[in-house]
Amino acid sequence: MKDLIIIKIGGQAISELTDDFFEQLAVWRMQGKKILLLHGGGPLITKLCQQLQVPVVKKDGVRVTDAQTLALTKLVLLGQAQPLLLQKLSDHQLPVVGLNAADNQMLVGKYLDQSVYGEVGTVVSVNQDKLLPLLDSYIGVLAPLAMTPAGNWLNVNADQAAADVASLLGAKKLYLMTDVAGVLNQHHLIPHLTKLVSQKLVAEKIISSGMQPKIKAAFAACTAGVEQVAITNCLQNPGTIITKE
Ligand SMILES: Nc1ncnc2c1ncn2[C@@H]1O[C@H](COP(=O)(O)OP(=O)(O)O)[C@@H](O)[C@H]1O
Ligand SMILES: CC(=O)N[C@@H](CCC(=O)OP(=O)(O)O)C(=O)O
Repeated sequence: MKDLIIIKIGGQAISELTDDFFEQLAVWRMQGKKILLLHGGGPLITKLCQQLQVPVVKKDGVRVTDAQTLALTKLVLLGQAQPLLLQKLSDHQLPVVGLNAADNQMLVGKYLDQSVYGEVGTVVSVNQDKLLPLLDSYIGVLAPLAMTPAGNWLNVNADQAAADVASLLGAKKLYLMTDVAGVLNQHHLIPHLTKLVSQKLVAEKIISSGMQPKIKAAFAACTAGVEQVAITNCLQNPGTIITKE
């Protein structure tokens, strides 16, 4: 879908959004683009778990999620992170609609590997018939949670969710907005990143922690045909562009 732009906003990045961000969204809306935001909330989930003395376990940047962690994750994503982002967009006079997996089977998921990650999944289908007409009038804001056909909630890494949704909807552009200017090597921005180079940087531990699922998601979207995939902290700066070759 050539007019669809998907933007993932990391939990940290939500509280650091500047006027440029909202101005760019307004410009795209005036140009008739459809905009869908996928929000994170990782730092808030970790904070609540720590306050309640629930262990925080991550594997390659993905939260290992037991039933208790899943309950807290839903609480934070749907009760804190999403309302915060919706309020900021509304404050900038942008029309918004908050969405999650429980609305009309919006995001159907499957388990990633239950024996390793617990209640964690990926998105396998999107209710396009319900979603796309909404995006004619509103900026959609989706939480990174999916539901299995049997009705079990799944925690989905927000980068993965954004890449899955962008791939399934055939989006033209995917921006993974985070708290750093892009992928860095010794503090220098890497303007273009290929899969081969990224694998080398992961092996050398130059790419680590939360950047790992981001890179994986970015290449998956690129391979699935999303034309432009960027990791950045600002919609006006290209950051790191993900390239196939
Ligand atoms: N090579 C790298 N370049 C940039 N950031 C990196 C790199 N390796 C690890 N990181 C870490 O990844 C973080 C971004 O991932 P994450 O904290 O999960 O953000 P988000 O919440 O936006 O998804 C950066 O703040 C940085 O600490
Ligand atoms: C399975 C998994 O890792 N889910 C993530 C979902 C939120 C997220 O990805 O938020 P950020 O983008 O702010 O990191 C988590 O529980 O932290």
